[in-house]
Amino acid sequence: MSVPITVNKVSLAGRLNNVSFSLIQPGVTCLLGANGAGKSSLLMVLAGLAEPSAGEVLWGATNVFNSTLSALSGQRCYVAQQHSIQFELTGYECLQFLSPSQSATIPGELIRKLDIADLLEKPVTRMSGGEMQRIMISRALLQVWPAIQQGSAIIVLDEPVQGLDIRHQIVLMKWLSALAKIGNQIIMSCHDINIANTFADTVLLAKSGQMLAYGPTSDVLNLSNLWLTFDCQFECLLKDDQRYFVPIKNKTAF
Ligand SMILES: Nc1ncnc2c1ncn2[C@@H]1O[C@H](COP(=O)(O)OP(=O)(O)OP(=O)(O)O)[C@@H](O)[C@H]1O
Repeated sequence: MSVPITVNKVSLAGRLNNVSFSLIQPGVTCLLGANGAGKSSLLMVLAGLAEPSAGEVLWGATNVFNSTLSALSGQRCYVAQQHSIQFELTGYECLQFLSPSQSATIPGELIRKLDIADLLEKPVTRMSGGEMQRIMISRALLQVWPAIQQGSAIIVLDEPVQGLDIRHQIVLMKWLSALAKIGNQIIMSCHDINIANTFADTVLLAKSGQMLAYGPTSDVLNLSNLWLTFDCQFECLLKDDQRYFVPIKNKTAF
C-alpha cells in the first residue's frame, strides 16, 4: 500500500528554508536544481537522516523524526551522492554486509535490472564508478525488497543515474517507473532535465534552499521555470509528441 509523503514548512539551518510539498500518489519524483540548491539536504531530511530545525516530514500519518532509524529501515532506503567503501569486499559481500537482515539470495530481478551478475565476485575497491553505483543502488533496494514487493517502499536516491552509461540509465529509470506503478514512492535528484522530463510523474524545482515550483512534470518543466531554476535559457524541441529540452549556447545569466 502506497505511502503519501508530506513535507510541511521544513527548514534546515542554512540549507533549507520553509519547504512544503506533498506527494499523495505513488510515482517517480525528480528533484532538480543548481549546485547548492539544497537537493541532497532535502533528500536526507525526507529519508529521516537529517532532522530539520523546523517543520515536519510525514510518511502517511507518521512523523519520521518520532521513529527510530531501525524502524524506518525496512520501509525506506537511501543512496547517497558519494560512496566510500574502503574494505576489500566483493559486490556480493557488500550487499550482504550492508544488509545483514537479508537472506543470502539476491533476487534475480535485481541482478538483471542493475546488471550486477558480473560484479558479485568483484572487489568493490576495483569497480568503476558506474559499477559501484549499480552495487550501491542494488544494496539499497535489497534493504527494502519486501516493502518494494508490497508497493509500500520509499526509495530515496541522490543522483542515481550519475556515472551510469546511457543504457543502464534507461533500464534503471524504466524499472523505477514500473516499481512506482505498483505503489512505491521514488524520490530522486537529477541533473538531467530530459531524464526528469521522460520518466518523472512529478518534478520539484529547488533554488537557494527553497521550493520554486512542484507538480506534474508536464506543467512544471517549462522554459520560464527552467530559466528561473538554472539561470540558463533552454529551447523545447518536439518529436513524436515528446518534448526535449536543450540548453541554448551563450544564453546563460553569467
Ligand atoms: N553538512 C552540511 N552542513 C552545512 N551546510 C551544508 C552541509 N552540506 C551541504 N551544505 C550546504 O547546504 C547547501 C545545499 O547543499 P546540498 O548538498 O543540499 O545541495 P545540492 O543541491 O545537492 O547540490 P549539488 O547539485 O552540488 O549536489 C550548500 O550551500 C552547501 O554548502
